Amino acid sequence: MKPVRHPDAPAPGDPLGAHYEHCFGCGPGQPHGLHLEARAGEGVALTAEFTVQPAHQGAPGLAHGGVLATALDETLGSLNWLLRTVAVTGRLETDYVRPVPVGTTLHLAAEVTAVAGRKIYSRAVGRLDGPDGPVAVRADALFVEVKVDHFIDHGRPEEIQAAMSDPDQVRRARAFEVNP
Ligand SMILES: CCCCCCCC(=O)SCCNC(=O)CCNC(=O)[C@H](O)C(C)(C)COP(=O)(O)OP(=O)(O)OC[C@H]1O[C@@H](n2cnc3c(N)ncnc32)[C@H](O)[C@@H]1OP(=O)(O)O
Repeated sequence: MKPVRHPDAPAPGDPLGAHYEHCFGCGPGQPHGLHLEARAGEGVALTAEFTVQPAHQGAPGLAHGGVLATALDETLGSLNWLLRTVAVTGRLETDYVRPVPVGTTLHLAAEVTAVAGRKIYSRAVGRLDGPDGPVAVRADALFVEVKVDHFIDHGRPEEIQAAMSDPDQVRRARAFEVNP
């Protein structure tokens, strides 16, 4: 089925912001995290940027492949915000096309391609030097819709308790609404 953008999804161009302070992908409270910043696009699509820091190296001066997969995962996961569906990554298939040097800003673009029951199919691409630059990484993913209980049942109680007792109502909801 064709994906449907939720009527309450952020407007095209709006920043999505971090969904959880301590998220390794987007949280401002993670000193070595990716600090990825995503913006809503048209339809069920978005763009994101991530600048590779020295803490993200694999080989000298180059981004670690797992970190690049994280950037793709985070970008793809952010799409669920446009569907307003709570979902987790079930499958992530990554193509590494070009090495990504430290200091580079990776320009990511992602879209949901189909929804079938609880399954959300999506793809993403990451480019160097700008939104139209050469392709460095690509991914296809399957996210699976879950209930909020997924996090409450499986997450470590300390963090679950802390997130649930956050006095900021919006932050409290966001920690569970989009993803872990
Ligand atoms: C802004 C937010 C950004 C966040 C970005 C980061 C996102 C993440 O990293 S999430 C964390 C990583 N992911 C996880 O921890 C998930 C761990 N896995 C699980 O909890 C479960 O396996 C889960 C929820 C994915 C599926 O389990 P369950 O709910 O029992 O569903 P299940 O019945 O097995 O599968 C549902 C459907 O998905 C399919 N499916 C599930 N996993 C896969 C897979 N790996 N490959 C292909 N299909 C799959 C099943 O075949 C089934 O299809 P159908 O409905 O056609 O029979």
